[in-house]
Amino acid sequence: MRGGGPEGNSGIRPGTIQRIFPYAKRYRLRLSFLVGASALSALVTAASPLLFGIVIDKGIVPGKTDVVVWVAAALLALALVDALTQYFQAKLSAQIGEGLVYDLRTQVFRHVQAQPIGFFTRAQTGSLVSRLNTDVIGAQQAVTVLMAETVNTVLTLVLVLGAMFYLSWQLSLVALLIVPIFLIPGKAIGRRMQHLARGSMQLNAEMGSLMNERFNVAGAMLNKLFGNPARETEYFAERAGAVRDIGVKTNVTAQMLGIIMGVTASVTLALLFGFGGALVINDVIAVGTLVSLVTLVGRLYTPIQQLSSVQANAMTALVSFDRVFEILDLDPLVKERPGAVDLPSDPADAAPEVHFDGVSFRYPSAGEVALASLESTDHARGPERSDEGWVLDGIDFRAPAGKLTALVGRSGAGKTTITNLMPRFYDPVSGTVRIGGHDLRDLTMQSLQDTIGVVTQDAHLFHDTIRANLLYARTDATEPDLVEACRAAQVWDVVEALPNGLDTVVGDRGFRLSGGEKQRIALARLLLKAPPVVVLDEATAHLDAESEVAIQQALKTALRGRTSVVIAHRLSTIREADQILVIDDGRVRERGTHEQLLAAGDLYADLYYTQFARQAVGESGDDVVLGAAGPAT
Ligand SMILES: Nc1ncnc2c1ncn2[C@@H]1O[C@H](COP(=O)(O)OP(=O)(O)OP(=O)(O)O)[C@@H](O)[C@H]1O
Repeated sequence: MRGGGPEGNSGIRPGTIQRIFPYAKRYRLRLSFLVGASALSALVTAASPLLFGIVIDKGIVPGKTDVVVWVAAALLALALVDALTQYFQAKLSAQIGEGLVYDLRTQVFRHVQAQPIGFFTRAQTGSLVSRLNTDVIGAQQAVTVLMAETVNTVLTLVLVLGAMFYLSWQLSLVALLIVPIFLIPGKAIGRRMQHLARGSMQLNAEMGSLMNERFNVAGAMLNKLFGNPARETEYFAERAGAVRDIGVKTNVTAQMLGIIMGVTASVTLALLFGFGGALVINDVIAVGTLVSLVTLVGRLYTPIQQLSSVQANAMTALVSFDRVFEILDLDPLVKERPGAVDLPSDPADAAPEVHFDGVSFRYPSAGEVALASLESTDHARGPERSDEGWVLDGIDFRAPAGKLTALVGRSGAGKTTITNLMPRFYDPVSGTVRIGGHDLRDLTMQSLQDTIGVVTQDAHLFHDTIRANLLYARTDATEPDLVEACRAAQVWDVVEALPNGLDTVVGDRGFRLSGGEKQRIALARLLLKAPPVVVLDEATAHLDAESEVAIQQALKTALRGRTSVVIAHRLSTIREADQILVIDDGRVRERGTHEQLLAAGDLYADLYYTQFARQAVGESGDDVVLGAAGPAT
């Protein structure tokens, strides 16, 4: 078990406690009221048993009605104060706690969003979501429950013990003999609870991750095609079983303290009545005093129990804080450097040139981009890719302004990796990627995002309306803008025919659009954003002739006047390219136009004759899909 599983390291990193203070500081006024209310409630807890003694010894036994009435009224008043303080304690503690959960969640969300794409390829979504849910709530406990509880506990203990000694030191000593019986096992149980809490969170996150993976549409489909239900269930049952086992251990451990306490309470009561009864008979103390004492001792148990579990609770909460901080401490591999500038817009409104200057790259190792504890645990993490060598090796090319550059090459040659460097999904290990003459690392993330538009093969749409998906690219687009973009992307006819038009819900669980339709919606999204530079991974899917023509027209509109780098799968795109780069084993092996490269008779010609030859048949007619089934693309 890696990353601090139940058998792993359950310690807290140094400095965690100090890091909590700034979060609590924001709520200092409410916290001080909460502490005040807790103190008041401690006072009430210690005061009312004293009144029981008074009403018996000074009222009932001597037969003084007025004393009985006054003490009863005082008890009533105390009950009222108690109710009010409880209400305020609950309210303040909820406000502070929920506020803290909100602060932590938004901070983690912001931070995770800033992580490079490599982080998301490694981290398990389920584990990540669990950090945002469970751990953040655990962390809340540290500040609210613990702070208020500790004040209340300590004060109650001091006041109740004070009152007991004031009444009878002999009986108080008898009662105090029991304290170590709570405290010693409490400490051991606390340590075990901390251990179990971290393990339980980790195991729950793993189980959640598995369900997330198997139950999204793509996962479920894969499961139907290749999965074996019995094997899958067994795999899940293993995880659920681990959650069950640790749940049992946690519950039993938590109950142990209560059991020990119950037994000790009975023993103490027996002792008190035996010893105290003798003192009353011998006139050492009054009967009311014994009643007061028995009640006071009853009120000792809760604070003593709380005190013994304070450490366990604090540790559980600290583990949560620690796990949240662990995420906040992840330094994104790709980030905006201080003093980054916006890409200056071209006065002539021309698209900028993209320049790869001696770019070499290998994918970062797991340890560089993600946390071990956010990855699956019981499979080895697989080879660290970085050890396998370079994926790109001295890539040099210029994608001329406003022109179409097509990337072709065998599968795994490095085409996608090249395009991944343009929006800074990753940074080159050496060399520079420039846009309009500026190193991408000198530009603000926002201006880079505004400059580059990417359409991937399997364009993702959120589970939301088409309108919302389109507006994601440009929030201020008007209805006519949306319609125009859809028309230009050749998808308006499709959208119009949908049950709710632009307001039809699409995405994983929404209306199922075909692959071609989805890519055209993605193109409409790109057109709305209107970036000067476009990165496109053409869909390889075979489309019917009509969709094919529609896609080609949409592409023409989308790429016109833009600097575009396209991983080309279609002959028409390759032919129209101003420059074709043949990528082979992470290098640019050849460059030129279709005719030039064909004439050169090297790799491109090979690819053309072995993989693209099929298209020669279709050249006179509709466009033909290139290399969809073959290894060359
Ligand atoms: N996230 C990643 N982590 C580690 N290695 C990766 C990652 N993505 C790709 N690779 C590796 O980098 C190499 C180049 O992959 P890339 O996806 O760039 O090739 P490609 O030319 O686009 O191939 P295809 O046409 O099949 O998509 C491959 O060996 C691949 O296994």
